[in-house]
Amino acid sequence: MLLELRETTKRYGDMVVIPKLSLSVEDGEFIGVIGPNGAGKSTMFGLISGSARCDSGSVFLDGRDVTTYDAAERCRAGIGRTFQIPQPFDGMTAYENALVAATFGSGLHGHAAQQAAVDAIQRCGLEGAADKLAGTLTLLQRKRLELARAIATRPRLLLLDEVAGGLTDAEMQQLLRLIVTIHQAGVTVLWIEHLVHALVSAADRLVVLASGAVICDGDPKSVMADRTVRDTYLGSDIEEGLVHAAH
Ligand SMILES: Nc1ncnc2c1ncn2[C@@H]1O[C@H](COP(=O)(O)OP(=O)(O)OP(=O)(O)O)[C@@H](O)[C@H]1O
Repeated sequence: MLLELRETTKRYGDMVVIPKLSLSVEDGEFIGVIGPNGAGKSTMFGLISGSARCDSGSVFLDGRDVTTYDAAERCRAGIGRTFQIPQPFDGMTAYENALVAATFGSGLHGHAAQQAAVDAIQRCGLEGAADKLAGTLTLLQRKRLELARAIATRPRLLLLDEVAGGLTDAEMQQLLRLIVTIHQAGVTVLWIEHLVHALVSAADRLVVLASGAVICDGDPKSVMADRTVRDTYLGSDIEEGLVHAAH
């Protein structure tokens, strides 16, 4: 087991956003995470990555209790993540952004950190843009850089939070191919995305969250055919994806 959430609870004031959520992720899985707006998907990523703390429950990575680790410690332990809105240092080049991630995210130094940065830039298809300032990159390049920064930390588990937002269909396909390549290289992937058909085509497991609880978990086709899942999404922005995925 690579990741285990054991009855994790997260409250904001009086509001329980995640009530006693348990989830297990095996090494090598590619899991899509879906759910209505406000279901607690990003909060769950926060509990895994350490940017949010559990009010109760625990988080295990590869058998190690990382519940008390902060975000930087969890990153060095092997949990990488991207954010809904890419957050590069716009005044630094793409390569420098990857180098900062490699240095602070993986604990590598000197030549090893430089090599990890070069590697991440190449793997994410940014060789031609390595020397460009991040602030001048196209949206697709910024998404690639978001992935490169995460990969530069040498994660075993990669959390992708709506990384495809704002892309055209053709750009989305390019990003999807890149994410599949990263997974095939041995990185376990947990991916939140509203574009359900993309998840169904790539993931081998789909987890559906609603009100901070897992309401369905299984192979993508069965999950998409599940009556509770369909009822939960009826009339929501994800409905189109469900119809698409069912064909
Ligand atoms: N820092 C915070 N303070 C207070 N409430 C918060 C905070 N972060 C999230 N919430 C609330 O927690 C609930 C879950 O939010 P979260 O962003 O995890 O949902 P989500 O499933 O990722 O939604 P979306 O698909 O819209 O991104 C929402 O009701 C949200 O308003």
